[in-house]
Amino acid sequence: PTISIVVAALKPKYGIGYQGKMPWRLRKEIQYFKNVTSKTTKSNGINAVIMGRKTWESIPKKFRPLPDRINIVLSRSFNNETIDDSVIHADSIENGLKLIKGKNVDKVFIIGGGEIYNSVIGSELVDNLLITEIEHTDPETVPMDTFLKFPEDKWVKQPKSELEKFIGEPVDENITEGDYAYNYTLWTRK
Ligand SMILES: NC(=O)C1=CN([C@@H]2O[C@H](COP(=O)(O)OP(=O)(O)OC[C@H]3O[C@@H](n4cnc5c(N)ncnc54)[C@H](OP(=O)(O)O)[C@@H]3O)[C@@H](O)[C@H]2O)C=CC1
Ligand SMILES: CCc1nc(N)nc(N)c1C#CCc1cc(OC)cc(-c2ccc3c(c2)OCO3)c1
Repeated sequence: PTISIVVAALKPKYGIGYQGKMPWRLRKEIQYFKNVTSKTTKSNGINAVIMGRKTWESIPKKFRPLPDRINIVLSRSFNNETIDDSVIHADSIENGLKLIKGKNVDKVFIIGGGEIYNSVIGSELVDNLLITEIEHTDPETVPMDTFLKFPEDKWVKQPKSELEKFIGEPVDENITEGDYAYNYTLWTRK
């Protein structure tokens, strides 16, 4: 399956987190994340999301596992096992992918956090980057301690039409929520 990173990052430093949580709460962005990671065009298909143990723990209990998706959680202390129909524990992305063979998985999304993103962003494993590029009136005032190490020169930003083709529906642009303004983007490897 195609493997895509999906992340929301504050430019120019590509900050993504602070003290184990997201530095912002952007309602429409959460809706976009839910739509993009859940939508499948494959008949009886289902998508999978892969996340680090800390990101799993940071998702409010009532919202996890993320519904209508197979949730693969990574920890170096996990044995590779299928917990139930929608939760898999694995000690590497490769072993997690082995456990979803035969489950008619359509798209696979790496949904965080920093350690996981930065360990795969340079590898051939990832085909696409879906980055929500966030801007702020004064980004230096936004507390952040986790950053996406994004090698922009190795990736090329696709036109909005390509993003809409990948998602299978139109996307908004120049969304503003409070002091934040953001756009959804698709990047592919050069
Ligand atoms: N802006 C955004 O789009 C997003 C931001 N975030 C933010 O990211 C931050 C969390 O990121 P971070 O602290 O880096 O933690 P992660 O979510 O990346 O989880 C790190 C844990 O994942 C496990 N892990 C990491 N690498 C591997 C590996 N190669 N094999 C097996 N297990 C591995 C380890 O678990 P163990 O210690 O159990 O071995 C490690 O401690 C938070 O602030 C969160 O809000 C998260 C998602 C999206
Ligand atoms: C939803 C934010 C997001 N956007 C983008 N573009 N990429 C991502 N990988 C993510 C993410 C994520 C994981 C995550 C982390 C989190 O706290 C750190 C909370 C959620 C979350 C997931 C579903 C929710 C919800 C919050 O509120 C309502 O429903 C989801």
